[in-house]
Amino acid sequence: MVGSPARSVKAATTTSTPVEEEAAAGVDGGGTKLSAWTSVRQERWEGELAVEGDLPLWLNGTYLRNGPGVWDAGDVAFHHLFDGYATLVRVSFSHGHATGAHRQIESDAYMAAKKHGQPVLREFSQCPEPGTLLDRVRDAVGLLSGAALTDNPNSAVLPLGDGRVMCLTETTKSSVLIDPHTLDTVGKFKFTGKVGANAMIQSAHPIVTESEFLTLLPDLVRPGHLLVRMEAGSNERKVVGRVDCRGGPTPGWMHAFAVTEKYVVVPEMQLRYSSTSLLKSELARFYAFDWLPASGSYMHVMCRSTGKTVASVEVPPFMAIHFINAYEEVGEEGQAAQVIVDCCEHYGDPAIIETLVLQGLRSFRGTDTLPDARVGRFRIPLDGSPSGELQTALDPEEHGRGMDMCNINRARLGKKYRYAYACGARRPCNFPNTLTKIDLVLRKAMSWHEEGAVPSEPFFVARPGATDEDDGVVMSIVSAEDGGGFMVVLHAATFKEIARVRFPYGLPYGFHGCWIPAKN
Ligand SMILES: CC(=O)/C=C/C=C(C)/C=C/C1=C(C)CCCC1(C)C
Ligand SMILES: CC(/C=C/C=O)=C\C=C\C=O
Ligand SMILES: [Fe+2]
Repeated sequence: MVGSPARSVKAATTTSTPVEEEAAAGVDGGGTKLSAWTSVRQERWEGELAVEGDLPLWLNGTYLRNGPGVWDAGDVAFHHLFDGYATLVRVSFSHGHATGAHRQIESDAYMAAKKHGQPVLREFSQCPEPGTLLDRVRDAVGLLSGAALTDNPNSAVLPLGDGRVMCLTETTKSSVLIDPHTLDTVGKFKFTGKVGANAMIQSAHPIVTESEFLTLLPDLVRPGHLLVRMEAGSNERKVVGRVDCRGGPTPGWMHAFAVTEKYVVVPEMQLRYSSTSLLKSELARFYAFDWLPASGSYMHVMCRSTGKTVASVEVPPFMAIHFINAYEEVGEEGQAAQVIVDCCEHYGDPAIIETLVLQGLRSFRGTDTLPDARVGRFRIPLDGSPSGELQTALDPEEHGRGMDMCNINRARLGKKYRYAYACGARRPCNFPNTLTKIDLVLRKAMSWHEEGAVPSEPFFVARPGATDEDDGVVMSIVSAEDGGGFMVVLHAATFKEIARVRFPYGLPYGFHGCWIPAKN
């Protein structure tokens, strides 16, 4: 970690005064009170949370959520949702009671921005001001080596199989370990093993199970993806295999990918990394990406154990940030005939990236501006056929034509499944504003919505001992219209609200969560 905090860090408190609450929420007195798109003003807070309704007594453990919670550095106001410095939120449940906390992750990027009063490293849409010629030469060298890219780990938080907890975004160096109780930044996760010098970029959504950590590393020099594996308890990444890209000149943006029990599905979208943007610290048409329709769209299927590519097909153009799940559909003789892959699909249109510009998010005046999205279902044949299909899994009107930030029952990962939870839309809106349960068998959806509120990704927690896929609860942290913030807990089967756990201030929007069960 570099530098030392320029702003004073408030000690954790167990109670807070209204002034502190207002400060934590970042209430600025102007316009809407919604805290979703406003920087949290306090580095950290910790205390009791008021529970309304009844929390299930079996719900014992900690929910953590990561996301961008500070969108400014000194006088520099950030432009895009993805730029914000990482803020961790914790809600811990014990026998019907709840405590909560939030804390800034002390990345080099965040600490240096505080020290210098401006961003020093390249964020998603934020390139530091070019200085002297010497600075520019240094920047170019820094960018070539990845040193000038951010390590701001604002996307996901993941419990590893050995109990360590990792936060990360799409630069490899952003992987940090945090303490799930104090939310302390423990330090950088030091990967060992030989994966090659090109591995600057990683998926923000590795697949983590009790036994392994699987991820994809885009190769920007020789366009392709490395599939790498790390055993639980180890820091050593081993290359399982490599797949070449079919379009060019760079790999498609790959925020997330999907797995089945046997395979890894590697998406290749026509929204491709811009090497000019990454090398020269300049913004491309879509910040770090270019939309290159002529480059085509593909899906590759690699064997999880051998790394061999078993299928590589051309598919219709798609725009997917998140994959919901994937599974193998077996042929008549028991062989895997095709792979089914579901994703939050934005109709092959990268416009959703522009929708996530902060100014637009902050200026909702009742006009419907959220681009349409659907549950896109790919069918990828494993018999050597050259192309795959992309269809709509259910009528998008079921979820208001909004669809992203998805989650499933983890026990169904890579297997045939029925239910997905995601954020959908109640229009007019400028951002997904419902929690939605999708039944992929009945092709129906149920939604939770509160006027003016912005819920973050719904997260499913199974009841211990459950056998039904939707036996459990769905939780989401909500920024309310009145500036408040709470976690809503829904009964997953009926999708009815059963409890609300209130923070004494409104929290900024966050991306992804995880669950750490309490030790018995
Ligand atoms: C969606 C989300 O949670 C975070 C997305 C972050 C992205 C796409 C970050 C991209 C990058 C940087 C922050 C620095 C430059 C490299 C690049 C990987 C594009
Ligand atoms: C907020 C978001 C992506 C976050 C990445 O983790 C996408 C929202 C899409 C809206 O439909
Ligand atoms: Fe994500």
